Amino acid sequence: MTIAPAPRIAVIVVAAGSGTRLGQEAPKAFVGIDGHTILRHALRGVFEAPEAQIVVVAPSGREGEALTEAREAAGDRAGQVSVVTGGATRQQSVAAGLRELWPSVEVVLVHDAARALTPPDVFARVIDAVDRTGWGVVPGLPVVDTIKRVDGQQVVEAVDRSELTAAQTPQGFRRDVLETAYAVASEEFTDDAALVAAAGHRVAVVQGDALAFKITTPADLDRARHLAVPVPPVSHPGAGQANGQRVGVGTDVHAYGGDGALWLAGLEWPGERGLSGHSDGDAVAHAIVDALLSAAGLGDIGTHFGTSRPEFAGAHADAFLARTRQLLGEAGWVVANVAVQVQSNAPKLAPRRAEAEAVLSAALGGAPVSVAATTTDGLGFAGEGVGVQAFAVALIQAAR
Ligand SMILES: Nc1ccn([C@@H]2O[C@H](COP(=O)(O)OP(=O)(O)OP(=O)(O)O)[C@@H](O)[C@H]2O)c(=O)n1
Ligand SMILES: C[C@](O)(CO)[C@H](O)COP(=O)(O)O
Repeated sequence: MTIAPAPRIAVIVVAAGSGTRLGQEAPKAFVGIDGHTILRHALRGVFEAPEAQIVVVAPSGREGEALTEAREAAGDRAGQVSVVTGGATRQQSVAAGLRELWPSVEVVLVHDAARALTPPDVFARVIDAVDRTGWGVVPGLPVVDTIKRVDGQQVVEAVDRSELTAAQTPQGFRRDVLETAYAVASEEFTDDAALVAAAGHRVAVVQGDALAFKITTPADLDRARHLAVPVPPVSHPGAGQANGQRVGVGTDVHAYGGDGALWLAGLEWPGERGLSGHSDGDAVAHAIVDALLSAAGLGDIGTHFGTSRPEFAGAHADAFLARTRQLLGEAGWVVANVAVQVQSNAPKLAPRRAEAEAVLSAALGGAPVSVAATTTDGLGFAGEGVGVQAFAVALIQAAR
């Protein structure tokens, strides 16, 4: 059995930021581009680059998800991957990654997961320049805007942009240079090149790439969604998604006995017995929520709408479905269609089927929803009129 040589190179992928400027609920690394996260796209480029130890620095509490993403990207190189917990600042996160390096590592690249579309040749250029010069190395792009120095709202002078470069990542360093620079750092820097230069080391610039832009704002995410190349399906059978689609399943049961009229399939049914529950008890809506979350791998209704969420107490289908659609959107998915069947003795759904389908579809941004109903011929709790159960299947597809 041949044992792979211990890697000379390491790439620290910093992915522990909160993504404040992106403004989404999930930490930025776990926001979806096309059904795959920003982190997964970043790791695609990292693993297409020259072979290295890969250290992913993840937000506290999200290490497991990061490891799953990293192992999926790594394929048969999963043994070269580790995940550590990041810190309050990017610099602290890099320091956490440095502590994870293997003894064999001589060259260290530090890369923003937020630069998710960085082509592998940028990594190669940075590594080559570190090897040739021994300096720190930054990929950069010419500045195309006129840059002005300001004092508040007042422009004080123009800056000669020919003397500037827009620094990107991965930034590369000899390991001893980076570690000694971090050991003496007494202030926060926005990138590692500045920290290394402050410690007295020289830094070179090599050609960056327009695709290595940092996903910082919602406009950057839109741009990435138009530019991203689909992540190839993982090698092991049954994993990944066929051409960017996934299916999910959901069920829900509610007993009669709730206050007020019945709410079911997004409609109010005056004169019918209400269903009990934290919300309005609409089993049809909740089964759809579970089917959508199941398809996207985002847990289930309890993950996002549990009784600890008072804003959903008494809430109706539209609130649940709109929020679920938003969660899928943040993860890079759009709803293709939903089918749901309810099993109950009442109400007679057929006369209002079209109305129910319209309400549910509207809450899902117009995605088709088909609603069916059946009795259980008197069998079980549904047949005995104790409660209602619903079964839903959802198809989602990667947002483009
Ligand atoms: N404490 C931090 C802060 C940032 N980063 C990482 O550093 C890279 C560049 O940071 P930035 O784009 O600013 O990400 P965020 O800090 O998440 O964004 P924001 O400033 O909008 O919150 C990102 O890949 C981010 O995940 C990190 O690992 N740990
Ligand atoms: C490291 C970096 O991407 C180089 O341009 C940039 O400094 C990160 O800045 P941020 O404010 O942490 O996004």
